[in-house]
Formats: sequence, structure tokens, C-alpha cells
Amino acid sequence: MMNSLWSLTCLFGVDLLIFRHLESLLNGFIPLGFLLVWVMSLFRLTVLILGAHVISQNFKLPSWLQRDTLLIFCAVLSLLVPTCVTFTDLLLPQTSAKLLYSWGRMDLFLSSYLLTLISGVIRYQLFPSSEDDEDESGSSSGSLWRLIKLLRSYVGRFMVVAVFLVLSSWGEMALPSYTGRMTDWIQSKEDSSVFRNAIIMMSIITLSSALTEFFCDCIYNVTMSLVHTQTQEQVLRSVLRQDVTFFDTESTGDITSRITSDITAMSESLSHNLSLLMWYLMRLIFLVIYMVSLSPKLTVFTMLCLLIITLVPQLSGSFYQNLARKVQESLSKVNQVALETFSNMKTVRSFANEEGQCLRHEARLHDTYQLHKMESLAYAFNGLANSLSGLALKVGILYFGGRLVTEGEVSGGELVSFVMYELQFTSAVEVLLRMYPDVRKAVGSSEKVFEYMDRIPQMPLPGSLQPANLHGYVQFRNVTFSYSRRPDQPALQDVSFELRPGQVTALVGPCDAGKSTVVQLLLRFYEPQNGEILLDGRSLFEYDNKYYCKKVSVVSQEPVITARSLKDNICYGLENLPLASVKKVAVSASADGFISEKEDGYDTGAGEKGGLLSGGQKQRIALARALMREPKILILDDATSSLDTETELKIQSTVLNNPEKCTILLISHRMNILEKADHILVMEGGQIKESGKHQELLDKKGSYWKLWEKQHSIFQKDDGEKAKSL
Ligand SMILES: Nc1ncnc2c1ncn2[C@@H]1O[C@H](COP(=O)(O)OP(=O)(O)OP(=O)(O)O)[C@@H](O)[C@H]1O
Repeated sequence: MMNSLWSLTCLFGVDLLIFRHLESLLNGFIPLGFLLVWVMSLFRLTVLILGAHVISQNFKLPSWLQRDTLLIFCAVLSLLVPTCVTFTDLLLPQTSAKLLYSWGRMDLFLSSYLLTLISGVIRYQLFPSSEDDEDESGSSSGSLWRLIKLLRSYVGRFMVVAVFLVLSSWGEMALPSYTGRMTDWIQSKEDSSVFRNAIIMMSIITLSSALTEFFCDCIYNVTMSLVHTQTQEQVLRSVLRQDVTFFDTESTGDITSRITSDITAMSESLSHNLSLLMWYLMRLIFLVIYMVSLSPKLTVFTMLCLLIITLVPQLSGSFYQNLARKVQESLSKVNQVALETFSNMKTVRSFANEEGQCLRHEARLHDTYQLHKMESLAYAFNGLANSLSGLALKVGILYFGGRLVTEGEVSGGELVSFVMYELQFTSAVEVLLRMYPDVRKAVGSSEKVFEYMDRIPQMPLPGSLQPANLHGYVQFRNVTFSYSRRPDQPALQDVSFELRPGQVTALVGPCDAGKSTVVQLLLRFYEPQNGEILLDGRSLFEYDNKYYCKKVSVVSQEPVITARSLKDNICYGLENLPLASVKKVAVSASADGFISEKEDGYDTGAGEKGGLLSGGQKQRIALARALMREPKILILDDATSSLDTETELKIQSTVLNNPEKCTILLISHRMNILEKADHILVMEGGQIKESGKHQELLDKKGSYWKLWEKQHSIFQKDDGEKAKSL
């Protein structure tokens, strides 16, 4: 803190030196006048900005004096004197000479600091989160640049739009120009053909301008729709590229909100505001050219007024943008509750928690409403500030223009043209000022969208290995793994084992032992922090993604079934498979029986998330889906838990007898199914505690024996109770 205070004091000293002595240094080269005042001020501005930049980069400044605030201070300090001098010369020429000689006076120097400090205090009171602003402004300019880069692939179309835009804006200048000429004609009473020609020319030019504007609009709107579609595609692709950790940490509501509402808000706002920006900027350029040609003095006066009133939207815009971002976040939380409710409708109903979900939804909606209220107020305030500043501009211009007419500096016709240009100019400035917070809102929405587009997956990218003859020999070597949400609690600790081709290896253990984590690592959803997992001696990540997903299939306890036909569910991810081969795997998975009983057979719809199927039916469809891929490694993660004993035995005889000789990893809480396994691994607390064959492990009387005994005693107890009740 001391260092930053010291550096700010040094900057103050340098500024004082410049203010006191620069005039005497430069006076020999440039005579005293506007030019000298502006040259000195711009020099002072450059030095101050450089100093402020160096200080903000190297020293920790208090929260109320971050880089943005410092830069505003520098601008106000340096431009205050020359602006006052120029204004005074335009409005009160006799006093401006006095001010010209005031450079270097201590009272002026100190009062400029006082004014700057007061403006700083007002800014801090209105927008206290200057630290956030600092972060935002950095990313805002980046996001704005990214938004513009989105349009890069359509440069050709934008060039055509630009040509039409120039023609249409130029055409629009005809009306004031010819109105002025007609005023002069009325005053001078020239030949009537002059009047007629002016009317004809004005009509032709105005009509051409309207036509070019029409073409411009068509091309522009079609292009912007393309940009919207392209962005939505890109964001979805970036999201789908992400690793599973991303989906663990980001809620579905957030992701959906980014892909739908944020992109729509961003592209609608971009499309609307960019068109306004292009139209009105082009008009402003033409207006300035025409205004300067009519009266340079009046134009300078207009520009200076403009400079002052642009500060207002700059300040209110950042406040509005902050709020807009908070509203987006809050909306995504509301979506999250709705999504959670509808996707778990059966659970909500079974716990009669409809009211609870409604209350949660209402609470979040209430937060959004509060933010919306503030956003609306900020918007209204912003509109008011802009209207008042626009009004001040109009009054000032009319007053000064009136004076020039009485002094005879412009003719009657020129004055009429100028006033008409002035009015157009003012309304163009008003539109641009009103649009400014919206642009910042688009930038605010785009920040989150770009965050997704830029996110680099934390996992290594899959390689290209696709061996024609995969054996399916899996090795876990000293694997240690923790989930990113619980980095201090390893789910697996120094785990080593192997899965041999053609063998069934069972993985057993109590709840939370880490069995499903082994599966998730085998599916390459996560990467272990230590150790390695090899398939046929090569790291899992060296294999091509499609190839690997075809060779390794999993059937989980709660399989995800999609809302399509049963056949399509079995063939998921595979194309054009004959019904005969689908039936064959359905028979192996004991699914053919119940499918054939249905009226539409394999074309029967499964319903949303498989809602038209029972738990056991879903598991059998999932098993058929896995077998359809003819995997080299088949993972059955409690895959038959919802089946009755008879069906389970059927599946055991077909799948576990392993006619295809693939590597099978079997996880089950039902101990009787494990007897068939060639090898059994017993897990506890993320470690392999025992391994061997069924009888060997029972003889050891260790963890496996305890699990076996526990399940048998429960079954015996159940049988006893049933016998008693009979
Ligand atoms: N996505 C996740 N993020 C954080 N922790 C997780 C995640 N998934 C599992 N865990 C934790 O990792 C540990 C091992 O869980 P895992 O699901 O592998 O056990 P399990 O043996 O399969 O249990 P169960 O038999 O009940 O399915 C548990 O403590 C669990 O809470």
C-alpha cells in the first residue's frame, strides 16, 4: 500500500511539473493559443496514462482506485482545461483570452484535482464494485473482439452490406441539402425550374436510398441468422467435447441455459445492435462531413457537447451490464429447478414433494424478480440520463446556431440544412447512446458462451490406435484416483489387478468401495492421478475414440434408455443393422420374449427415458445394446439387479458362459452369481483387499467370507420369517 501511495505521489509531482513549466518550454516553438493548450494537454494526458498504467500493473491499489478509475481521472484532469477554453471561446469569446493565459496557475491546477476527486467519489458511490469492473472490462473488450471475430467468415457479405450502407446513407443526406437550397431559392426568387429540378433530384435520391436500404437489410438479416446457427453449433460441439468432470461440476440447467437463452440473447442483441451501430455510424460520418462543410465552428461545438455526454452511458452501462449478467445466472438457477423437477417427476410424485419443488422454484423466481426490478430501474435511469443529456445538446446547439445566424456567419438556407443535419445527428447520437448498455449486455451474455467455447478438456485427447486383433487384456497398475470434487479423499488407492481375455473377473465389495469408479476409469471418463491403466499393453488414451467405445461396452444398474423404438435403442450408435441380428442379441439378453409380446414388437417406443419399460426390461435392453457391439471387454455393473432369479440364471448361462470369449468384468451385490467367475477381486475403501477363486476366498475366511456370510444370514432370516407366517 505504501509503495502505491508513494508512486501516486510521484505521478502527482510529475503532473505538477508539466502543468507549471511545460508552457514556458513550448512557448518558443508554438505561439500561445488553442493549439498550444491542446498540445500541452495531450502531452499531459499521455504522461498521466502511461504513469497510471505502470502503477496499476506493478502496485496493489485500493479497490476504489483501480485501473479504470485511474484512467478516467487522467482523462478528466488533462482534458478539463482545453475543453473549458474551447467552450468559452465559442460561447464567450471575450473571456477565452484570459483562460488561455491561465495555464500554469496553481489555483486552476488544484481545482482540476478537486473536481476530478468529486467525480471519482460520485462514480464510486454509484458503482462500488470497481474491482469486478476491472475484471469485466478486461474480459469485455476481449468478448467484444470475439463477437466481432464471429462475423469474420462472412466478410464478403458484410462488404456488400457496407457498399449498400454507404449509398443509402449518402442518399439520406439529400433531403436537408435540397431543403436548404429551396430555402435559398425562395429568398432569391430564382427561375422556377431550379425548384422543380431540386424536387426531382431529391425524390430520385431518396427513392434510391430506400431501395439500397432494403437490399442491405435483407442481406444483413440472413447473415446474422447464419451467425446465430453457427454459434449454437459451435457451443454444443465444445460442450460435447468436454470431459466428464465438466458435467460433474456444471449443472444441466446452466449448460442448457448457455446453449439456448444466452446464445439467443447474445445473437439477438448483437444482430439488432450491430445493425443500429452500422447504420447510425455511417449516418454520423456523412452528417459530420456535411455539417463541417456548412459551419466548422458549429460542428466543433456539437462535438465537444457530445464528448461530455458520452460519459453518462459509459458509467450507467457498466452498472447495467453487471445486473444483466446476474439476471442470466439467476435465470439459469430457475431453469435448473424446473429441469430437476421434470426429469425426476416420478420421484417427486412418490414423495408427494410437488409443493416443495414449487416453493424452491418460487424462491429462485423471487430472486430473479428482484434482479429484474433493479435491471428495469437501471434501464429506465439510463434512458433518462441519455434523454436529458440529448436535450442539453439540442438546446446548446440551437442557442449557438442562432447566434451564428445573427452574426451573419451562415446563410438562411445553410442554417436550415444545418439544423436539419443537427437534428438527425442528435437522434443518431441518442440511438447510439441508448444502444450502448444493450451492447454491453450482449457482451455480458457472450462472456459465459465464450467461456464454454474456449474451455479446453482436462483429459488427454484420444489417440488413433485401432488394432485389427484386440485381445482385451486389461491391467490396472498402482492406480490412485480422486474425484475433482473431493480431491482429498481418494476413491481408489494404489489399485493393481488384471482382467484376462476370455475370463470373467468379478469385483465385489460393500457400498462406496470404489467398484463403479473402476468402471468409470475403464470407460476413460476420468484419468487417474497416479499409476496407469493399460489395454493390451498400451495406455487407454492411445486408442481411437470410436474404436474404443465399440470394443468396450458397459451395462449399468440404471441404464439410460432413450425415447425411440426398442430396436433403435439396441442399435444405438450403430447404423443399418438387420432385424435378424438385433433379434439374435435380444435372445441372448433374454429380451426377445417381452419384446415379441408387444403389439409393435421391435418398433415399440421405449418412452421418455425408457419410462414405458420396467427396471428389468430396461436392463435387458441395455444388455442387448452392449452385446450388439460385439465388445472385446464387457462390463456388467450390477446389470441384473432388477431381474428375477429365473431371468438372471438365463442370462448367466448365455452371457457368463462367454461364448464370444471376451473379457468380462462383473460387479454384483448378489453373491450367488459370483461363483461362476474365473477370478474374484474384493474391494474395500478404494483398495483391493483379497483376490482369488470363490472357494479359495471362502476358505480364507476374510472379507469375502464375511460378505458371503452376511448375505446368507439375511436370506436364511427371510426364509425363516416366510415359514413362520405360513
Ligand atoms: N462423481 C463423483 N464425485 C465425487 N465423488 C464420487 C463420485 N462418484 C463416486 N464418488 C465417491 O467415490 C467413492 C467410491 O464410489 P463408487 O461409486 O465407486 O463405489 P461403489 O463401490 O461402486 O458403490 P456402490 O456399490 O454403492 O455403487 C464413494 O465415496 C463415492 O461417494
